Amino acid sequence: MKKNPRPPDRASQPRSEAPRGESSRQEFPNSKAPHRKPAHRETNRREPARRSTSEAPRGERPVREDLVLQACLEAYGFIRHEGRLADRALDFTLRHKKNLYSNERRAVAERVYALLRRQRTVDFLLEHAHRGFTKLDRTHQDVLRLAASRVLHGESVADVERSSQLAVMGTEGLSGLAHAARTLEGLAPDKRFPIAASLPDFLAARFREAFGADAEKAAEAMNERAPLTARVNGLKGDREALRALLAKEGVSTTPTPLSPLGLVLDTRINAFSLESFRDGAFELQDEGSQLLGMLVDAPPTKVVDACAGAGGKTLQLAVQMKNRGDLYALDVEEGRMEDLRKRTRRAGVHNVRTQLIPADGPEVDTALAALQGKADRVLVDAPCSGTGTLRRKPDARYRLTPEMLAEHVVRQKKLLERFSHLVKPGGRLIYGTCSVLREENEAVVEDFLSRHPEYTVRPVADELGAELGAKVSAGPFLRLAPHLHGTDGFFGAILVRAK
Ligand SMILES: C[S@@+](CC[C@H](N)C(=O)[O-])C[C@H]1O[C@@H](n2cnc3c(N)ncnc32)[C@H](O)[C@@H]1O
Repeated sequence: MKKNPRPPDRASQPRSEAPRGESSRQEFPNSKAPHRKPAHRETNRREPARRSTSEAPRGERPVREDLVLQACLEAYGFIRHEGRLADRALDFTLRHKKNLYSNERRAVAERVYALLRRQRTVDFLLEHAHRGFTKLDRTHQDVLRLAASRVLHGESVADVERSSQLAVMGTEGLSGLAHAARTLEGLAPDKRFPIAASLPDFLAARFREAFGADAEKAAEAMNERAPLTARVNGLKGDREALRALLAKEGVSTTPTPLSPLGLVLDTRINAFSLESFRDGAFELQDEGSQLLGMLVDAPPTKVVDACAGAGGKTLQLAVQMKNRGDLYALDVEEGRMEDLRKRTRRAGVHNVRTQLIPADGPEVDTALAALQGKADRVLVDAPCSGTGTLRRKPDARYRLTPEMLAEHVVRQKKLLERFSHLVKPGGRLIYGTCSVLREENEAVVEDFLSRHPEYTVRPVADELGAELGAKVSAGPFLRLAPHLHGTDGFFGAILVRAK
């Protein structure tokens, strides 16, 4: 097999930020320009039908299995054995495989993502189904992993054997999968859950804490594919107008059930290539992220988006402000700010001022001095574990460690404290994460409130209305999870500073 080339952009985000790339919230797949035609787009695809990907539907070329397998092995190798981010590894691999047809590219992305979602389960099954699995060379193991994952996702053993290199390498392993699955089923629940859900042990324990008896359902939903969701750019039209526009482009859509701003795109498309997208009529944004943005209810005065990233929420806030007033978008990463500027131009947003700020040190105070006590709204969309977005970033779970989680919490507390000083009397501080873990959510807010009696919690139902509020909140906070809401997992709190 040809030696793998190396993807160039390793760790252009810090490892602890891995799940927090904008694609984790369904905005951009990586920090590259959004309008660049992507080599693949996991989030642009609907769940594949339960058929062998080697069977071509009418009108589609049959998949050349040897080429697809080679590309899968390369991309998966980058992710598993070199710790690269999945979307970047796939982008890189597919960009260099110009000979693959679009259905083959799709098959590569689908198979790699499918295996990442089930990696721990697949390893367990193969270790039980194949006596010498752990002693096989890495490539042989990965061929078997990819094949077992396909079987786990509903393809027949016979189909998979026929269409993978297993005929050459030997089929031991696949035939024993059903038996190994029964072994897994027979394990005590505490042992079985992390393996069946393909979660690291510590994360499975956190899911149990967060969801109690629903932990398995919650984890299962995190292993489903996320829908492709658009948020209408209210500066250019309303949701119905966008629906009509997309229909003209051949894209059928369904209104999102919770967010009044969203449409689920029903067609297997590359949304980035649509004229309506290039014209800024919509942004790709998970429905949960839209609901978090709605908590801000930004007036057209002075507003700060303190962790703006590539601007998913900044653009939403600009619409709330009707493109007026001053919207300060802050972040510590220039690359993301650059993406944000491009996106504001496309969206026709004029009221945003981007500001690159230092991550720490005394210079932060200097950088923020002009905003101290001035803002009507401050959104702290904090960097977090990304445990709410595993549907879109299935590999993130294998990188996260308890130590990293603890670091996130320390930083979240620090950022909430730091940016709270920008809120003016009577103004609001909105704290959000895409984590489902209490320690990054309620616990951070409680810690803040214990030191800030001048802040009180405004129930999200007061902001969203009783009906929607009842659907999306637990107590006074926004609390979303895929198994309950069909959205990514999000948390949001509105804190009001006394006058
Ligand atoms: C969850 S992401 C933001 C997503 C963004 N709000 C959106 O909707 O697209 C968190 C962001 O916080 C930024 N960040 C990390 N440390 C920061 C700090 N000390 N001050 C401000 N932003 C920071 C990261 O660079 C990242 O872009």
